[in-house]
Amino acid sequence: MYKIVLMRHGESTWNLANRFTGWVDVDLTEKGVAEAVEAGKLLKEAGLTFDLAFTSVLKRAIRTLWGTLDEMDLMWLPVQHDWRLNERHYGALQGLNKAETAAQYGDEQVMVWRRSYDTPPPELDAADPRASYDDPRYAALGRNQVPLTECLKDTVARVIPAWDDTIAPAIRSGKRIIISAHGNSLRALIKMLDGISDADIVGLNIPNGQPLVYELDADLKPIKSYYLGDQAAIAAAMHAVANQGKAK
Ligand SMILES: O=C(O)[C@@H](CO)OP(=O)(O)O
Repeated sequence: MYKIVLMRHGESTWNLANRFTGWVDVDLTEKGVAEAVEAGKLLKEAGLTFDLAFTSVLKRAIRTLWGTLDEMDLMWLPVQHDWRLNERHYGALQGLNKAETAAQYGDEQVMVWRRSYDTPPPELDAADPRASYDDPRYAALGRNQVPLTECLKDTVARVIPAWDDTIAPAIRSGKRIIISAHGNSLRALIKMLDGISDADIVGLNIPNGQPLVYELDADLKPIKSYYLGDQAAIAAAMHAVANQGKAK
């Protein structure tokens, strides 16, 4: 049996401001930093430790990992940064307030943009300075690999190869791993792991900074999964994430 840990980053400045974030590289709030440390405490209490970490190339996930590993006295751990674990690209919505967008376009439309499996938000213009073409962290990617928007299906199409190419082989080789990533890149991974349908994935929301343990069998199929920490607080946090896209 293998045990892996998935964790969404702690609260970011744009989580606090309720803005669509996607590939915008915003930092953690103080609360987000504290959540990362608290996650480290919970992991220690659960008797978990790691040999290898995976994260995205966005600082909210990286800094969360740092806070957690620091608390666990594991800052020496090898870390693989992979753009394929980045948050789902939110297209032209990036930077907009979610509740204001719902007031303008309606809760239903925003729900489709946030959670539908295969309808992407409106695309960024390729000439928009918010496009990531010139960002050095994506220099190795072809222009057609740098998204201008993504639906969850598009995110699945890059997260699963990251799992197959690097994460799954590491687990099979016996490495105990933690993945610090994002709400929607983790939804993509969990959809695959748990075999969740395109329709049911709409209802899955991931709270900030809470370690999610997956116990996997020899074929890397989940035996069970559970969040560490205060279950009522986690349920409330998931509910709050679901409601972020509603007009006030
Ligand atoms: O804005 C985003 O990038 C994501 C995660 O914060 O938001 P949502 O939960 O609305 O998909």
